[in-house]
Formats: sequence, structure tokens, C-alpha cells
Amino acid sequence: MATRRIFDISQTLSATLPVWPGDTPFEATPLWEHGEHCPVAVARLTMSPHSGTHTDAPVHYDPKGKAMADVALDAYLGIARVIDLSHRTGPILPDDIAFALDGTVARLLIRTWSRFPHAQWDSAFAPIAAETIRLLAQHGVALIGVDTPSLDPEDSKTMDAHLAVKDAGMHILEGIVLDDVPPGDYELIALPLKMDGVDASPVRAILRELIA
Ligand SMILES: Nc1ccccc1C(=O)C[C@H](N)C(=O)O
Ligand SMILES: [Zn+2]
Ligand SMILES: [Zn+2]
Repeated sequence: MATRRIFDISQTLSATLPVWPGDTPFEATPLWEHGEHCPVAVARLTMSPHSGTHTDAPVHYDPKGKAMADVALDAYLGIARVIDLSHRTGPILPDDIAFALDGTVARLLIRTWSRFPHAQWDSAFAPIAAETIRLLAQHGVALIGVDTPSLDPEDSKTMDAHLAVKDAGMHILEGIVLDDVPPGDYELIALPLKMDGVDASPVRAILRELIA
């Protein structure tokens, strides 16, 4: 039986993980350690729910929106299309993604970095225009994934793309790593943790080849 290749599109959570300016750095401190009187190792985690590769819960951008534990999982499992827009600078416009919308595209994952900035925070990421989100929604796209830390620019106060996602009832993956993934269609698996009242969750995001 041929195995289907798995692409891990998750960032590594570590003390060197770049985080949103002012947000909580990721930290795993040993709480219990192996020793004469202790048979186990257990860490204590300190982190933002927006650490690394994550999904936003609607309550992040909508005070009346659902928190993570209450979000339906359908969008996070299933066929996803990967496109490479790493040649683009500036906001991703409807014209940039129109070519990818033939047939049924339930989930669209967009590469914008030519090299993902694993070592340092980079504020100069390509945002997604709100009109682009509306075009995706019209085509039935239920999830948008980006390799940047946000759909909107870092200094956005209006969160236009997030609000277009809200209006369409779409779902968002942020901080996926697409450097090594050839454009095409895959099976996406990226389930959030069932966290009560929380505004986002890290995900272990993977893409699996469709054909054996
Ligand atoms: N972590 C933060 C801390 C403070 C202010 C914004 C953020 C964000 O993460 C915003 C980004 N638009 C996001 O959806 O992930
Ligand atoms: Zn987020
Ligand atoms: Zn976001």
C-alpha cells in the first residue's frame, strides 16, 4: 500500500518563536524533572493562543462571536488548494487569486513569503484585501489560510479582512509554513484545541497528498 506523503505546515513552538509585538512569548519551563524521587517530566506552558500556526476563533474579531471550544470543526478537515503568490508584494487583491477559483475550492491556502521568517518577526507581511475575502466567500470558500501572522496589516485598527471573514462565516488559519509545499490540492488537517472561552488556538497543521 502506497503511503500518502505528509507535509507538516506548522511552525515549531519554542522560546525563539517570533510573536506578535507585545504578545506573550512562548515558554515551556520544566515543573517536574526526572530525579531520584520523580519518575516523570512535566513542563508548564506560557503562551498566547495566537502562537505560531493557529486559528482565530470568531470572538477574536467579534465580541458576539464564538470562542474556540464552540467552533465547528468541518472547515479544518478536508480538501485544500495551495497557491504560491510569493512573487507579490502589497495586499493580495481579487485579481491575484481569481485563477485559483475554478471548480470547487472549499479551502484556499496562500503562500506569500519566498522564505518564511522563522527567526525574527517581520512586520512587512502581505495582507489580504477585504474584497479578496468577499470573492472567496462568493465562491464557497470556507477557510482561508495564510503564511503571515494576520489577514490584516499589523497596524490595522479596522480589521477589514477579519470582518469580511466574520460576515461570511469563514474560518482562518494564520502562520502556516508553505515554503516546501508545491502548489496543488491536498487534504488539510488542522484541528484547534477545545479551549473554553478562548479567542484562538494553536493547531498542528498538515497537508496530505491526495493520491496514493
Ligand atoms: N496576538 C495579538 C496581540 C495583540 C493584538 C493582535 C494580535 C493578533 O494576533 C492579531 C492578528 N490579527 C491575529 O488575528 O492573529
Ligand atoms: Zn490570530
Ligand atoms: Zn487573525
